[in-house]
Amino acid sequence: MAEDQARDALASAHRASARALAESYKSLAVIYGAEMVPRVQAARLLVVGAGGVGCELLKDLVQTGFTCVEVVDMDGIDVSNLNRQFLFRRRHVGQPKSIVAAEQVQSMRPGTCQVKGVVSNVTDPRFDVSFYRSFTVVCNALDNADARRHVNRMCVAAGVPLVESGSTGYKGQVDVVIPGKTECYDCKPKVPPKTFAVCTIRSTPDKPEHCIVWAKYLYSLLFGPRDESNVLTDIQGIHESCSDEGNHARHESPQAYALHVAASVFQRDIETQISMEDLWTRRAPPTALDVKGLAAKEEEVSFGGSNASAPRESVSRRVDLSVQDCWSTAYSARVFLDVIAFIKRYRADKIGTLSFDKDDAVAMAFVAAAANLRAAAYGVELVSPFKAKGIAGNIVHAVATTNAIVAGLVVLQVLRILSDPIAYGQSHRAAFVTSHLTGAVGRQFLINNEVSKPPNLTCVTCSRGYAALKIPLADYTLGEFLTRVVQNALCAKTVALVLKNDLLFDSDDGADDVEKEMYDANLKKGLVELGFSNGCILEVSDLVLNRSCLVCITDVSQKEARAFPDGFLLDGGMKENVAHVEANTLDMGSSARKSEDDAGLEMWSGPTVESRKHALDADGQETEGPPRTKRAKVNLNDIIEL
Ligand SMILES: Nc1ncnc2c1ncn2[C@@H]1O[C@H](COP(=O)(O)OP(=O)(O)OP(=O)(O)O)[C@@H](O)[C@H]1O
Ligand SMILES: [Zn+2]
Repeated sequence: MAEDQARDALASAHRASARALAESYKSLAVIYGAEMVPRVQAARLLVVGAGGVGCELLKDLVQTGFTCVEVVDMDGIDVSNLNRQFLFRRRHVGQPKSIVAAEQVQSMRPGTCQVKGVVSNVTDPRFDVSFYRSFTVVCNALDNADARRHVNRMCVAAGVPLVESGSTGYKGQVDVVIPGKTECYDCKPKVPPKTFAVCTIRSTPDKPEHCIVWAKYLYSLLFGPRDESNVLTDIQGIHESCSDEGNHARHESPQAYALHVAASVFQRDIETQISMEDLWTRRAPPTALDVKGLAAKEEEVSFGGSNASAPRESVSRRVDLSVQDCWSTAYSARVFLDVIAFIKRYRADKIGTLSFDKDDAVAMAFVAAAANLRAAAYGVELVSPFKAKGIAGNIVHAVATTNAIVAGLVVLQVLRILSDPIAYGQSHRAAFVTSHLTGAVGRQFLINNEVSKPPNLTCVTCSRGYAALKIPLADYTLGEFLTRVVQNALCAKTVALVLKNDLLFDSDDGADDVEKEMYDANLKKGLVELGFSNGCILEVSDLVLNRSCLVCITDVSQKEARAFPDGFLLDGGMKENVAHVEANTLDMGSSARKSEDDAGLEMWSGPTVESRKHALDADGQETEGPPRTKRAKVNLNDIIEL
């Protein structure tokens, strides 16, 4: 009985969802034209990343009427994801993001769409060129440059359009890579990370950031590996505090050691700085601090948190790093002394190897306290530990609304690609979500766009030839491979073959006897023995004709290979080399938050002057030139310009 009811409920949900889908196709036809409906229905989409942007995107795609979506994510759901990744609930914590996200969006349209979740790192070789070629469009919703660069290269190799996206706080960006037609991810320059002058950090801080950078240096100096380039190595007496040899501090109690450090950095060093009169002609000199006296006003503290591996000290009050109020100078002094004593007592075996980790409550307590004391000495604004963590970890807190806007823009880009991929390759626009209105007064917008450039000829990704090769690896020696695939099929005669950074063969005359012997030996070895595997990429360079190619290899069975006239199937070829530039380590920002550990720190760019010329009003109409009248059917070019 209950089973029947459940079945009825499911059938009715299917009917309702099919009706809703039909409705959404009706809207799609009205908005984008009837010809778009079959394209949306037939499209196969790959979404990489099921985090902040990914969750929004999957929901949007299914609600737009896409029926076939695959999502790859390597991570599990963390409780900290729940505030912005709305497909996840508390009961899902610990489960794989891709599987839960796929189930959740599939249940929004039961029986009408196929959403498949795959738990894996996208760089896994099983996602080879043929895998990418099986999709109409790939959408990145990632949070790191390495994965973005990898997917970008695979899409360029496979010739599949890629929609790239990212968000950082209130800023967002959505871009499109149409291989061979537009710039790819590697074509664009990297935004250099923020840097500070050494003398500002060492002697004249005037912002909380300067004090926090200083505190991180102090942490490394006291507890990290010896590093002569640390800007604080010249603090008088600090070497006795942190060095192992001839160090009387070793015999001190942890508390005495902490007082020793505090006196070095907040008293003697500041007195030395004050004595450099030239520094203070145009700014107020700092004031030395009596850290011991300040700390005496507060009761002892202890340290908890996920990474505080050592036992907690008994009596004391636990340090709370999530507070949004600033610690007083006295409390900072207390924390500073107690955290040093804590590390000295409970992490003694790690001293000399530690590196700052924003997620380590002990390290973060040290930096927050030290930075506040430094700020107090120099008359700089104090910051809360919460804010200090954001600055120290270079964290930009995620904004769910930005993710939602970015995901919506990704869908619009996908629709534009489906509408006319060739024309789109010539006129595509990147979309930027800005944190504040930009443009001239009266023409200010939060979402701007910029026409994309053609591929950069010196880009290490765009300037290469690509080929997909299906071959039974076990059947070939390198010699047979060289003759049949490289020389006959790719027409490359004088070649160098590089696999995973290993030069396997080089027919250049310049090789010495030992190298020649190794190359001859390699020619007799089987491909598998030499490290070829399914999904590997071989770099082939023709040294005489100055051409090169990345061969993306799929290992096939002998049975499958018999169907190919040559015993293997090669698709693609060599391309003339242009001087390569190093791959740019550009990052677009996380869909959630960015940490300093990631390769890039900033969004790759904001809209330029050119894009502002194309800024649009809220109705999606360009504001440069004469105003356009509204049309009944909306042009997709205008939609993406919204
Ligand atoms: N190489 C990769 N392969 C597969 N998935 C990846 C890869 N790199 C990143 N991801 C996924 O991309 C998603 C990015 O989402 P988001 O930026 O919201 O980060 P998050 O990890 O969910 O949040 P937070 O960083 O705050 O914990 C994550 O779910 C992450 O697991
Ligand atoms: Zn490129």
